[in-house]
Amino acid sequence: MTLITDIRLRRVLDSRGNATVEADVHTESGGFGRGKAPSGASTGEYEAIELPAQEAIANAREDAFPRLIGEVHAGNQRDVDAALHAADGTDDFSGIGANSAVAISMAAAKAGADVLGAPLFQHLGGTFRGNEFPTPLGNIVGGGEHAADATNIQEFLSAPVGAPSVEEAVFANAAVHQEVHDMLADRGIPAGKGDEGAWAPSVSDDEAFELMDEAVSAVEDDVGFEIRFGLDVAGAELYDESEGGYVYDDGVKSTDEQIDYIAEKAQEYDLVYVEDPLDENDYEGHAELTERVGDRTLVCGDDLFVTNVSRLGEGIEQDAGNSILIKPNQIGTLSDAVDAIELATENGYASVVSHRSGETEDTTIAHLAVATGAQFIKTGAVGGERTAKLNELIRIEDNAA
Ligand SMILES: C=C(OP(=O)(O)O)C(=O)O
Ligand SMILES: [Mg+2]
Repeated sequence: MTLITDIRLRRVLDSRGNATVEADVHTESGGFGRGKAPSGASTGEYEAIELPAQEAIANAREDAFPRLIGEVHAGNQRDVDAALHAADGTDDFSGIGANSAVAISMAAAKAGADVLGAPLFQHLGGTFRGNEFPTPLGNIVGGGEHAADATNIQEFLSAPVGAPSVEEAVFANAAVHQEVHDMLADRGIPAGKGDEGAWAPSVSDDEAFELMDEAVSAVEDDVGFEIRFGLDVAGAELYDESEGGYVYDDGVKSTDEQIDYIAEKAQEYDLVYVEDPLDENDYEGHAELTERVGDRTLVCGDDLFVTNVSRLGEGIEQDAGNSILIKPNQIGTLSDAVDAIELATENGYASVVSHRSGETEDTTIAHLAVATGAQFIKTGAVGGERTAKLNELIRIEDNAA
């Protein structure tokens, strides 16, 4: 029933106006699924390779179609993803492009769900999923690679950890976003938005910490449940070996100073979450910081682990971090992403399913987070390509009620 009978690949726009890959998968019994690849700006050195969209499409047509069309059932995700690996023939998807691979992988999953008549999260995670929901991390203020002339730290993230429902959590993050807008307006600080819809004012990192602290407290008072906040430092983007460490507007911090700085901020603001606090090659530094703050703070590896089981395995061995960011396009297929989540779960690491800075209206990650029982999802606070996922989470929750 779910035998793949046709695949179409096309170039479509992402949220930055760049070309990305869209895949349509059709099955024998009329099932249909569509997936779109997202794209990073602060990409990790060890990520799967995204090819220019047209090249990824041409290569996948030539190499992947013969292994998929008439050969593989969309309902069997492992077979689909194994065929993509076999067609690619490399260990980083540089053959057909991780963008073609992830678009086809997600489209096939949706086609499989369509034939079953089941929601995607249930097809991926089983019938007992759908009652637990991830806490959304909302990007409120930021800079780094996502906005020029703004903070050095890439993302300041609101985390409504006490919210009684996804719906209330999503609205709390939007309220924090609005609160920061009003605070900036009161102070006469102009602010555009970065790639993920976060405010990108020209303020220091210290000012951004204060803004977040105040905004989160104000909204917490309004909604009556606990909201904490966290960071994506994107440490690899700040790290410059030739400069001797982490390059901030106000100077360079050595690795020891960076660990102290993040540990002090984690304590001062009771941060719930710190992603990529150090360079992507520094397992040892991540381990030291985790030892210092890990009882109250999730130390999450994004560029550090790149959704890759061998890099996560190395981290687990060294006690580096206590959570992993999950970006399907970083590794190329849903099966690989689920493998990383399973390894994390077995070892007590939390999973944070994540968007990319370049996004589309695709909602697969909302379903993946519910399907795998991920503790958090990071998919922005506002903006159409972000609200596509947030609103999908609200729908999944509503349908489960
Ligand atoms: C979402 C992120 O940004 P990008 O997609 O640019 O890697 C991130 O670093 O977590
Ligand atoms: Mg990151």
